[in-house]
Amino acid sequence: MDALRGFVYRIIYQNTQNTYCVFLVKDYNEEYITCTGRFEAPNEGEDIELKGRYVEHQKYGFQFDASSIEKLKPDNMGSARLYLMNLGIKGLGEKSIDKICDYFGIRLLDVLREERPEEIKDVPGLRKGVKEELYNTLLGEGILSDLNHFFESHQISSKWSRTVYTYYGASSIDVIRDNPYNLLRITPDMLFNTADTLAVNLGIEADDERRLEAGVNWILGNLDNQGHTCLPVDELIGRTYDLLQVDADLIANHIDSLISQGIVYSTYYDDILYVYPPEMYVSEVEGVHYTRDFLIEADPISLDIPSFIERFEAENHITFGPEQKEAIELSFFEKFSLITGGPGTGKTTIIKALVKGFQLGGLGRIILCAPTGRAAKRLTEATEFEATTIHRLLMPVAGSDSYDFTKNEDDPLDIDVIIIDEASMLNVRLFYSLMSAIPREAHVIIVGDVDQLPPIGAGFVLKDLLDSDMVPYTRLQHIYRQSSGNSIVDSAYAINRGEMPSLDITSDEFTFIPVNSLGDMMKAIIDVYKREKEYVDDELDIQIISPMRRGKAGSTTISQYVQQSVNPPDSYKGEVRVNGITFRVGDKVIQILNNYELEVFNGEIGVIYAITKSDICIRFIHKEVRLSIDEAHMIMPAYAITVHKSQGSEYGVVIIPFVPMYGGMLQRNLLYTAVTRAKRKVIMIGTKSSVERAVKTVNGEERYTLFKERLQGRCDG
Ligand SMILES: Nc1ncnc2c1ncn2[C@@H]1O[C@H](COP(=O)(O)OP(=O)(O)OP(=O)(O)O)[C@@H](O)[C@H]1O
Repeated sequence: MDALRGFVYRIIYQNTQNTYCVFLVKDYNEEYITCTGRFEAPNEGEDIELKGRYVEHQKYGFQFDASSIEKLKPDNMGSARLYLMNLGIKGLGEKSIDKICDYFGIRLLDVLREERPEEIKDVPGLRKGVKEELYNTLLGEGILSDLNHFFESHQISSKWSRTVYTYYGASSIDVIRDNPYNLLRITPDMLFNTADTLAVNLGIEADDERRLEAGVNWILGNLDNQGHTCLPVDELIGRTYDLLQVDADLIANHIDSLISQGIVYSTYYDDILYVYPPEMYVSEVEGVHYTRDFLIEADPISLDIPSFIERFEAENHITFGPEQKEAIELSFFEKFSLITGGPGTGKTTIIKALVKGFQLGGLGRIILCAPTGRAAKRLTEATEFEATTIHRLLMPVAGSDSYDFTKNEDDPLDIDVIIIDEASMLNVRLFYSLMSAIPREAHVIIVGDVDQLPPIGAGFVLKDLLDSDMVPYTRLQHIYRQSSGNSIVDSAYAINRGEMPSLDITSDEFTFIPVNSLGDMMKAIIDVYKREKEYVDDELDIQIISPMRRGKAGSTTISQYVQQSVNPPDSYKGEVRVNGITFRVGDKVIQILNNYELEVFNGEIGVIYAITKSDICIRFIHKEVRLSIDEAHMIMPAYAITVHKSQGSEYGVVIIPFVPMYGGMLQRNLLYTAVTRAKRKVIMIGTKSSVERAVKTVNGEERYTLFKERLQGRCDG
């Protein structure tokens, strides 16, 4: 390992999220060296020592790749002044620094070097607030530097230091030494193995209680990503065993003890014990409680329903079918009801009628909502009634857990009726949050297509509500949308029945382009995208939807190809490269994390209209935002997105690559979801055998949840 000492001449790039930074160091030979590292960027002007190695970067040439950084304490009065200035304390300007230097003289170097921040308190003439902040900062700098050493001495990146210090303050090292697995709680992107390696280094035994608890919590903590709210205890023991490799009986005993201490929750059903992380248990149990509270007839509304239906039919030149009428009537009669059906069965038309009907019936405080911005926009257009996203409706508490909302039982929504569309996307936690914010007097109408992909996150609320047979529902089966031979709707229903759509007949609505190689696929995608772009007013109306994100045929790679071809670099277009991804003016991008401050949420798609030195300016459907370059990790190029990300959104034209590389992702409900995203045209590019495989593959993935059983009263809680 090499070492490099010098002072930080300039910060070239810093990313606050994953603490990657690039900076220029002037070493003691007066040479400038570009340095990179995965830690918090130092301040310009600071003396530092880096450990790492010199590397030759393909594009940028000679660089120092640092694995650790240590801020050197000042060794002369000039650097001491700079050091104090760089602390960035408000009110600590030249004059205050003069006072500090006058008071300590040369002794200041010892105070800073030997980390004796308490002496700062003796400096006369400094404002109390400044003194306190300086004291705390110097104390923090000392602890941070100790933490850096601590981590590095155990071969762990010091990039975690700041988070640990923010969390545990002065006792950081003691807390981590006492239980290194605490790191997993506060640094969500740390892997179990990292904390485990530290634990081994610190002499913690394999069967130590702290390790057992961390292992069980780790398995339970990952359930949400896998769609489960709970695990049967044997499955939990098995998975924990695979992770920890210790005696299974020991794990079983430990799980018992965690349950009895109330650290994890459990429920018996059918002689099997299911174990839950607490937040999942609460969401499932309370989600069911709220639902039960609504399972009663509603007070009659002052509306002559049959004559209202007749009037609506006449005004809209349609005749509702019997099941559609039943859905409308149920929505008025019941407090909680459900409507499910495939594309074109009239769900949106019914919503439009319900809005009118409730308004005429005197229940005017109506909310239409959907899980995604695009779905809300489509609903607004189709019903001529403003719809919103569930997130905007519930108002997330900034900076907290993604299911922590301002609206809840204590501060409920001020509404008479709520209609929730695209409800296949509701996971247990979102459903619970939503139900807790709905006042008991309101009508709740849930609308969705249960054959779509299950939601991201735990549970499958729409399916469980239906399968429980406890909730009044209507299943719409008749298709009203005009269909001709090879249409989107016909293909979608064929896929859903497990039959092949007709791939040989090309129509305006549905085309299949066979390809034999990945190269052919990319070429065809680009040709089709360019061609279709000519026919739409808004490029957001064309979407490439791929079964997966990673890999040579994944949405990330496809996006890069399409970007190169349809939006190549040009001297007049601003662009910026962040973490290896190029963003260029004109690019289509998708938000991949919730940004509470700017109120742009996961899954929203927009177009970059300007890039400045510090910002990326994006036009989303509902608003324009300036995202700082530091926040660029919150967006991704979106020429292609995954089917999962496309849930709940519709597009005029959908291009679906479908090749053998997608392997296990070639599933029926995934293809059905992709095809049903299209309003006017589907263009599939791939191989027939891939379509065949998907049509035949019913996703057997079981989601562990007892939502349905609880609703049926078949298990406690
Ligand atoms: N009873 C009916 N008679 C005639 N046309 C109807 C009837 N119900 C709906 N439609 C028409 O069928 C088409 C599809 O209806 P709608 O958009 O409401 O269905 P949907 O279930 O919301 O479908 P998707 O989810 O695909 O949008 C629309 O053009 C609508 O006007």
